[in-house]
Amino acid sequence: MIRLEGISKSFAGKDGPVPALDGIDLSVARGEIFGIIGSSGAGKSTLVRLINLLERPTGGEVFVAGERVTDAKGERLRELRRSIGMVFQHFNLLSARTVAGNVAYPLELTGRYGKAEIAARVAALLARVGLSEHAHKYPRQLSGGQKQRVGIARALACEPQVLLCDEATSALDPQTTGAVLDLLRQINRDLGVTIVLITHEMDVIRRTCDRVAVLDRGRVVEEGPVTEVFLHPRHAATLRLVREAEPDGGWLDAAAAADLGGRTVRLTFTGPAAHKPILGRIARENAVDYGILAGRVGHIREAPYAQFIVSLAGRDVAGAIAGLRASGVDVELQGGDIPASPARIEERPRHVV
Ligand SMILES: Nc1ncnc2c1ncn2[C@@H]1O[C@H](COP(=O)(O)OP(=O)(O)OP(=O)(O)O)[C@@H](O)[C@H]1O
Repeated sequence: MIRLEGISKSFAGKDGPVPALDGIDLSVARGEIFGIIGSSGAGKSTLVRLINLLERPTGGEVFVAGERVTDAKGERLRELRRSIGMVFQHFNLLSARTVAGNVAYPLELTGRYGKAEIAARVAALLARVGLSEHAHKYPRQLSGGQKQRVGIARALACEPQVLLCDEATSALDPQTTGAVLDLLRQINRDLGVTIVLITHEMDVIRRTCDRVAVLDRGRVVEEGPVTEVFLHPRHAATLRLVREAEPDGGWLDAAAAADLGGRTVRLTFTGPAAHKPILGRIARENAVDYGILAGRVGHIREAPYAQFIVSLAGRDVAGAIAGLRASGVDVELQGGDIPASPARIEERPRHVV
């Protein structure tokens, strides 16, 4: 649905060009929820604004729905912008217009619809975002979550194929964030709209996205399915973002792992393995004792996961590791002497710089 090829972008600065993006290659499939995560200044906003050509790339090409749009102008550009809705962190609502008036605005701008049709479309959009009873209120009378629902309804007004969400939940409290993310997922499911969501919060990605790209200093440093990137972060920038989300979530540095005798493993249980009492059985079968050093359990979208750092000692540690792997548990050594199977790593469909 969206393809960025060799994108670079620099801005004019006092002392010459300031690079913001460098060599970005990204593809977003039709119908998926794709997350772009990075810390402040990584280039997320610039990247997302290149998709609807609010910014033009310095180099590279932008494709939307298979068509090259890098230098679209005039009616072609207006049409492209209508096919790509955008949701902003600070809502960007018109304060002098009511809720209904804000949602009607992009429809009025097209000049294509009569009053009755606009009213019918606005009513349907407000019903979709749960704001039918607030149609005649003004933005100042709404909570942050309600304002963002208006922003989403407005972004959907022209029936876009793509929804770009630029830190759409960053100004909201955690509970409201959850409700807005649920709404975005429902819209994705019901309407098949492709969603590109940029955020600095790993939790937003974990709850919402199918795939994620990690942006660091203008480059994509890691990309893949959210489960893979979240549970097995490889790049330092990704690890930092995951740790921010779960400060006590079960990370152990290599030195601490080695101190525990070289039998320290990170076990990741996903899918059916997350609910089975595998660890105790394998320990018994191999006459191995285990100590849980750290751990985290939760969900990635609807899928449960559990991840533990465990020290293993006893008769047949290698046998225990083989048994865990045979039971569908992902085992990674944390500075130990039993080699991890390289095949498992290569099987993972992802890209790390
Ligand atoms: N219009 C501009 N003029 C000059 N420099 C810019 C402009 N827009 C962005 N930049 C620079 O480009 C880099 C990337 O900025 P961008 O806003 O895309 O990052 P970000 O990841 O969205 O950060 P944040 O989360 O803080 O908004 C930064 O160094 C920023 O200062």
